[in-house]
Amino acid sequence: MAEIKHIPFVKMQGTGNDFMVIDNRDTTYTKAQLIALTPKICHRKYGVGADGLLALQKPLLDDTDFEMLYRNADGSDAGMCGNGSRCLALYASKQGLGDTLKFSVHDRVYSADIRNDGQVEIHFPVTTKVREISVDGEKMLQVYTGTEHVVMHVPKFKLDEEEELVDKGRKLRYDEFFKPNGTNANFYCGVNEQAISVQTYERGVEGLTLACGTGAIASAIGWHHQQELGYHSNEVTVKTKGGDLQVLFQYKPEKDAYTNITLTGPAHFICKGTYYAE
Ligand SMILES: N[C@H](CCC[C@H](N)C(=O)O)C(=O)O
Repeated sequence: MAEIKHIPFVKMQGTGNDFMVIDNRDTTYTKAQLIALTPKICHRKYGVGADGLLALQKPLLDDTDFEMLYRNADGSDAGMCGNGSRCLALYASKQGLGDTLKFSVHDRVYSADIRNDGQVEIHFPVTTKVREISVDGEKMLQVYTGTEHVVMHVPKFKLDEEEELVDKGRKLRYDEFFKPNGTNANFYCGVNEQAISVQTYERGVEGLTLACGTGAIASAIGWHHQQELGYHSNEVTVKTKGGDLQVLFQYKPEKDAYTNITLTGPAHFICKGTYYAE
């Protein structure tokens, strides 16, 4: 009989983007083991079920509190996960690491503030630009927010045509234009100057998720670009199926660039348990 390993986990969610969280500060598991585990534990029928896996790793860099390892549900890598980072920061703070935290994801250092009202703020060390592109004759915006995103403006009713969004998202995700990495695809409509509604097709989940933090940032920036607001600082409320996210950024007209990006939203514990890995 195969050996069964008992893996303690916590499950969390941020605006309905759900994650398996593993405390690996003692390096019980190698990164390769965590990567191999991800598609199994994240499977919604054969596993516990989640959009991705987060591991709290011991700090890799000076002046950081931890390293965040993130994998999409299928085990693939992603540059960053905004909602996941809010969940992992809350988890780390409950482990006694503090309410103001610094953590690395790949080679970038992010910071998190756990607010008294339960919201978690993540500060992104990313300065980005909007690239106007045309893929198969369709115009869209490409916005890198620590990971790859495209943003498309759609009429409001289209946001409810989920099968169509999945088809379109999947087509783009595998399109030649974005090879070899692929992309996440966001569909949004404006609610007002400072609010939008968004649906995101997530690479690595290969479907719509209830929310995507880095996609919310890309969409908020896309909306600012499309409206040609030109304001230096801006706050956009991003309405997702899973709840509201706040995106703050500064626009630098002289460089046509977006900087000082902050993502704020809720993070919640769902349960803890033991996964039996065969
Ligand atoms: N849900 C995540 C995004 C995961 C990114 C991933 N799907 C990719 O870039 O491959 C978020 O809240 O930002």
